[in-house]
This record gives sequence, C-alpha cells and structure tokens, in this order.
Amino acid sequence: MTIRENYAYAKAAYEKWGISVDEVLEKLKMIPISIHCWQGDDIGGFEVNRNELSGGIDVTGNYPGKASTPEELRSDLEKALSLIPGKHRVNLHSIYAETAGEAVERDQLEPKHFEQWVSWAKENGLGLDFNPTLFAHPKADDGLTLAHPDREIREFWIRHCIASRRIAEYFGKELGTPALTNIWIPDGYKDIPSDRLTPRQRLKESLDKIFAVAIDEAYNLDAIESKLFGIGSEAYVVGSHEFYLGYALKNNKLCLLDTGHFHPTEAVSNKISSMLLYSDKLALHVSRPVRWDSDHVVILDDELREIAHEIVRNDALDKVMIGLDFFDASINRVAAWVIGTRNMLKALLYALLTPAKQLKALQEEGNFTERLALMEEFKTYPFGAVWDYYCETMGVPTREAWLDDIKTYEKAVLSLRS
Ligand SMILES: C[C@H](O)[C@H](O)[C@@H](O)C(=O)CO
Ligand SMILES: [Mn+2]
Repeated sequence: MTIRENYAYAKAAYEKWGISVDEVLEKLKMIPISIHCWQGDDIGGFEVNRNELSGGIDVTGNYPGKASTPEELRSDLEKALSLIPGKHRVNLHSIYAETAGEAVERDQLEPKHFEQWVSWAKENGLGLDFNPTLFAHPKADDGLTLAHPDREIREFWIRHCIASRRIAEYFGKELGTPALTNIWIPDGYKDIPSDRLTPRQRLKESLDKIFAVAIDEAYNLDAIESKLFGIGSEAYVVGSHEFYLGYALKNNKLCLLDTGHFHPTEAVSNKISSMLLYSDKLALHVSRPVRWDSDHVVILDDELREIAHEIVRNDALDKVMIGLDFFDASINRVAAWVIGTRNMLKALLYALLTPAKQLKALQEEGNFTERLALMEEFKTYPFGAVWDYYCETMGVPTREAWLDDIKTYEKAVLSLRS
C-alpha cells in the first residue's frame, strides 16, 4: 500500500468519529515549535572570551562534529529544519551573538550583534526567540546573579536582561512575530539556607527593574522559568515555581514550565489547565528528565502525549508557546533536533486525532469504562499513516528515511570538522 492509500484508510477510520483529518493537518501546519539552538553546540556559544558552562546544568557526550561557528550552527539548523515538517522558530541565547572578534560584555549587547541571525531567519522564514545568558560567566561563578547580595553584580545582570529584551524587540520588529524572551537564572544554594526570603526579595526587585522598561508586546513577550534544583543548588533555588507563578500572575508575564524542572513524579501536563485558568498565555520547555533534569532528547512518551492533549483539547494552541530544551552530545546533534521536534509534532498530531469532545462527554456522564476503553483503543488507530502523509505532503522524508540525509550530512560536513 502507498502512503496515500494508507492515508485514505486512516482518514476513514478517524472520520467515523467526526474528526476531519484534512482540517487537523491544516491546524498542525500552523503550530510553530521553538527549536533551541544550543543543542547544536552543547550550549557553547560564540563569545570571544568564552567561559566554561556553569549554572548547575551539564552536557554529557562527545559525539564528533559539533558546530563551532555561527555558520556551522546555522547550516546544521537548516539541515534539521529540512527534515522537520512545518515552519518553526529558532531560540537563541545571548552567547550566540556575533561580535566580529570583539569582546563585548553581556550588558553591552545590542541588536547589531544579531543582525546575521535575523537575515538568516528572514531567508528561511523563521521566527526567533531569545534568552539572556545568566551562567557561564565570571559574574555568575558563585551561582548567584539577579539575587546576588552584591548590588553591582545584580545591576550587571539586570542590564543584561534589559539588553536582551531590546534584542528580542528587534527580532519581533524585523520578523513580524513577537519574540519570547525567557529569563532563567541558576541562583540557589547547595545546602540548607538560613534565609529563603531575602534572596527572593532581591530577585523580585531585580525583575521589577528589568520589566520597568516597557516594550511593546507586539514585538516581545517576557517569560520567567522556574526550577526545582540544579547541580550545586540542590537544597534551594531562588526562582522556584511558586515564586514565578506568583510573579507572573501579578505582573502579567508568562510562566515558562520546563518539563525537567519539577519533582520526578510531578507532571507538567497536569499544570497546564490550572495555569490557563489564570493566565492568557504560558510557555513550555519540553525536555525529558531521566531521574533528574538530565535534558534528554524528547521521545514520544506518555507525558509528551499528555502535554499535547492538554494543549489541544483545551483549545490552547495559541496560548501555549511550545519550545524545546534538551542537549545531548552523545548522539548526532542534528539528529537530536530532528528526533525531538518530530516527536513534539507527532504528539500534537496524535492529540488532534483524538475524539476529545466525545471523551469529555463520557467523563461528564461518569462513564469511565468507555472513557478508558476509547483512550486505549485510539492508541492503535492508524495515526502513523496520517503522519507519513503529512511528511510527504510537506516535502520532508517519511518515517526513518530522514536518517539517510543525516548520514550523508555527517559524512560530507560534520566529519570534516576538527
Ligand atoms: C540553556 C537553557 O536556557 C537552560 O537549559 C534553561 O532553560 C534550563 O532549563 C536550565 O535548567
Ligand atoms: Mn529550560
């Protein structure tokens, strides 16, 4: 059977449930995933005075072919994007600035340092998102930044965050789509703090100063990302979930939920509906924690599907900004992007092909037997046939065929890098 024949059979099966598969595919086309550039170079960046990665995060693995210049990183991203159906976004960190060999301090960064990224995004029809980088820097060596007891250090990072929001504003203006600026800080303590409040007061004051600079939401949206613990901040993280949830609600900012930043049995999928009752928008860093915030490549597991269900069945596709956050240096880095992004899209397609209305009604009627039975039966509906058809019509390889492109690219490009 051909891909189209399989699709016709699958379509009929879903249409029996009132699901218009063609409409589903039109919807899927419109969902942008924000693809994090840092999977391509192990969060290295291009600073002239580059520092070791810090901030309680770590990248493990030594797969050859890592990008070490902006041109290489963009070329790798282009290769990945050519294997992923749809139009997406690229998420940058400030350490990916291009400063023509000049050492520019992070609080002095300007839009001009990202001009090449913007022209590349224009050429490729991409949106850009942004992150100030509050780690891998001498002023973050003790693991404190916006909550630092030293006012000068705090002021430095405040200036950096404001500069970052200005850069994102420039992205938004140039590309016609608002950039999401996400602030994540590593601040915390390895051991039991004697005072949890004071650092949080300082973080609140720092954020107030950062956001006192008004930027039109048509160009820039602000998000704040919480965390439970990091390497070296096991006992206490200043920017906890409760801290940012409160701050975001009070100050009309987006909470960014990273799926690796909670207790291992705590599910982000279960938070989305509650948070959307009180906020217009929220953001995600979809990752895969394995025993801890390990940032493994996203797979099509139960939690990923549940996240997609929560976004789709609650009609929140334009409210939840989906970004990815993983960094695996033990496998081909371009393949990592492709695997993770295709899986995010597969999860969304799976959710779009679920008879959500009927399942909701069954729950309301208290018919839990049928609810469970249908949810399980839909797991073996011919979803793969729809995915294959989508890939084919979007001009990207179907099934595992994309691996051949990766192998060719590895041989012709990655293996030649030192
Ligand atoms: C590099 C990213 O900004 C970083 O991963 C952050 O988003 C995070 O999740 C830290 O644990
Ligand atoms: Mn994250």
